Amino acid sequence: MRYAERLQARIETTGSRLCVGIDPRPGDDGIDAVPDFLKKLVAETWERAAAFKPNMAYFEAMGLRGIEMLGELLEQMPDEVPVILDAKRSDIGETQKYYAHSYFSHWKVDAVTLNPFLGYDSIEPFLGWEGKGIYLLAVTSNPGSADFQRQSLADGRSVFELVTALGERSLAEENATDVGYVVGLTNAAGVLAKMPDAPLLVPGLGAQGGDLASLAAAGRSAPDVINVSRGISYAGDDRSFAQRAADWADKIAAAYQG
Ligand SMILES: O=c1ccn([C@@H]2O[C@H](COP(=O)(O)O)[C@@H](O)[C@H]2O)c(=O)[nH]1
Repeated sequence: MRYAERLQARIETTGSRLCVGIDPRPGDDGIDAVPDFLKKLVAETWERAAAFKPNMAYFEAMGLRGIEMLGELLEQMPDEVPVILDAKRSDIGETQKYYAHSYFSHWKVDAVTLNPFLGYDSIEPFLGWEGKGIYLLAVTSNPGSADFQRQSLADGRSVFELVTALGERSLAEENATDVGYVVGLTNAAGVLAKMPDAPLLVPGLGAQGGDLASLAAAGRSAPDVINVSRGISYAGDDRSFAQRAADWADKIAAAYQG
């Protein structure tokens, strides 16, 4: 089964487009408390999760033990839930071959995020993998997305449309890997209408203050997932992870239903 089909099936089974972001920040209890935090987060949220998204940065920041924890986490993930590794890799094609091999052969992940700035040959090593997906950064959720991504070209297109053109090119070559895009909810206005019918990974809801109304208005039919990380793990209220995830999943579903 292709990655996008699997994700679509998961969205239909759960009625949820929530992607649960996994960004552990060791607090006063230190790194040793992280494995239990991760177990609890996954156990309490998986039933409402369309996908999980661990971000490499938070695991790398804990040193080699953090990398081990990510490996253990990926092994323990429920098989039903696709896992998107937020790695944002970017390098020359020769080196990308090794990243692709690492994530898709050794790490138990279904999709990874890539920075497309180095061009088509930098994403090619990720394209021949049956059942796998990549998400290219198109319009990120930070203010700096205005510096390059949302600039206009002389032909009237925006720079992020050069990114979607890479994905279209991969379709023409009938690759086994599905190509989707990252679109930050905070910067989605005027962007969604230009995005192809491909899976979107949409961060920016919750702590970053993105508004679901723009997605609802876009009337998209692709298997898009909306990420919430701090809004579930570190919301600072007395609700459980399960309650917060259910609340976000319901809000997202309501927005999609209009
Ligand atoms: O444009 C982007 C791309 C990736 N992210 C990542 O998503 C989560 C968001 O976390 P919150 O706590 O829900 O704000 C985090 O891992 C980011 O690195 C993004 O925010 N924007």
